[in-house]
Amino acid sequence: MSTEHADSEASVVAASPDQPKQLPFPPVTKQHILNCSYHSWHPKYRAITPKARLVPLPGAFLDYLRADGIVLPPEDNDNPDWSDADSGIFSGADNEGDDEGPDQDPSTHWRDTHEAIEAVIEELGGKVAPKLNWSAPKDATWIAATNSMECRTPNDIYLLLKSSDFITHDLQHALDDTTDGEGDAEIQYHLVLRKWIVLNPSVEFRCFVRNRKLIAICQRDLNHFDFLFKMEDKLRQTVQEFFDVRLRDTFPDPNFTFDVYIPPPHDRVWLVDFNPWALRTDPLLFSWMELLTLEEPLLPEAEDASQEFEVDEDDKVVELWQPEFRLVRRDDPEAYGFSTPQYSAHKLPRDVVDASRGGEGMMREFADQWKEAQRLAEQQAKEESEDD
Ligand SMILES: Nc1ncnc2c1ncn2[C@@H]1O[C@H](COP(=O)(O)OP(=O)(O)OP(=O)(O)O)[C@@H](O)[C@H]1O
Ligand SMILES: [Mg+2]
Repeated sequence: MSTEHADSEASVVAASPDQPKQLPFPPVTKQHILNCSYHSWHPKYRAITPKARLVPLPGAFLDYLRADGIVLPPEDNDNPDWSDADSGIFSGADNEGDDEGPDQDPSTHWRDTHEAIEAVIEELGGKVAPKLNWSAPKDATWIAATNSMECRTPNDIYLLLKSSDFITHDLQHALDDTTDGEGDAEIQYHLVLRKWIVLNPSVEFRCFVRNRKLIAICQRDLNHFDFLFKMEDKLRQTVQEFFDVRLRDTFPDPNFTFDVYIPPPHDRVWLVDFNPWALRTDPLLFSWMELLTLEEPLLPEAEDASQEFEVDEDDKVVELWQPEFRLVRRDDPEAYGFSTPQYSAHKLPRDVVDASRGGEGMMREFADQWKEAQRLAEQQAKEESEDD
């Protein structure tokens, strides 16, 4: 399957005489992708990460996630919300040929996992934000009753995971476009359950590291927040210190990106995620060409470093260079080309876009099924209330 995407990491950019045709990414290895998987980095950084638990996923559960159609296990308790309590909301796309009808409970094949997930939700206070090794199902929140990633039951989680193209990417294409050959690297899949917190998106930032130097920082949320401009220097310094102390010498690769959350009073940094130094990572307010070619600080020993370093009273070399910190300016959304919808072809890795395009028919069919199921549920509720 991956051959059709084979060239996408070495993305072709608009050819112009003074621009290279390919983005000059260093080789993206399987190990680099694996180093950015939550289960690889979390043990090392758990003290600086919001509370999370990992559930290792067996093959049978992965088969369930990969299968067409959305069949949910029956819910035995009184479901608090919208969801049809006895539901397999949808039967699988084709159940012919096997004996699993729509009423079958898919979780019989992965009962331990289901129960582990239930236990973790409870341990984390009843609400969690799920993700797989690399991706959260941000693109599927439309299907959730909360219109967010907040999950209170295992079924909330399964519905989000099964509806998300980003999750499909983790499952089918995680190692695509790596430079060290096809296949083989074993991925240990994990469901990451993060204790749900009400995050303020204005203070989520993405940070870019090249050659173990923090070269750029930007907002993750693409709205304008006036107050950020007054705090620019403080935030930059806070992130720089966090990077220097916590990440610079401990992350296995010299090039990577990391996401942070810096809630008021803006002096403590929480690590949210790592992402690969690769085209698949959204550069947000930057372009990859900029990030790959932005000037970086010289080492103090370098001959012409005098512009970037000075010696303070204690004879310590002080760095004058600072990472570029980019914020969304007022009235200037076009400046960065994100007036296009989020997760559009401009913002997504190409293979994800391709996959979702290929699946357009399926998505429409799915949406139709969803509408029909809702209509039936409404009708049923109406009939029941009329019976009352
Ligand atoms: N514990 C949490 N509770 C509530 N929301 C959260 C929590 N952790 C993260 N989020 C929200 O979910 C968003 C996505 O999380 P995360 O960065 O892990 O996803 P991702 O798929 O890796 O994203 P990207 O593709 O941009 O790297 C975050 O920007 C944040 O707003
Ligand atoms: Mg990420």
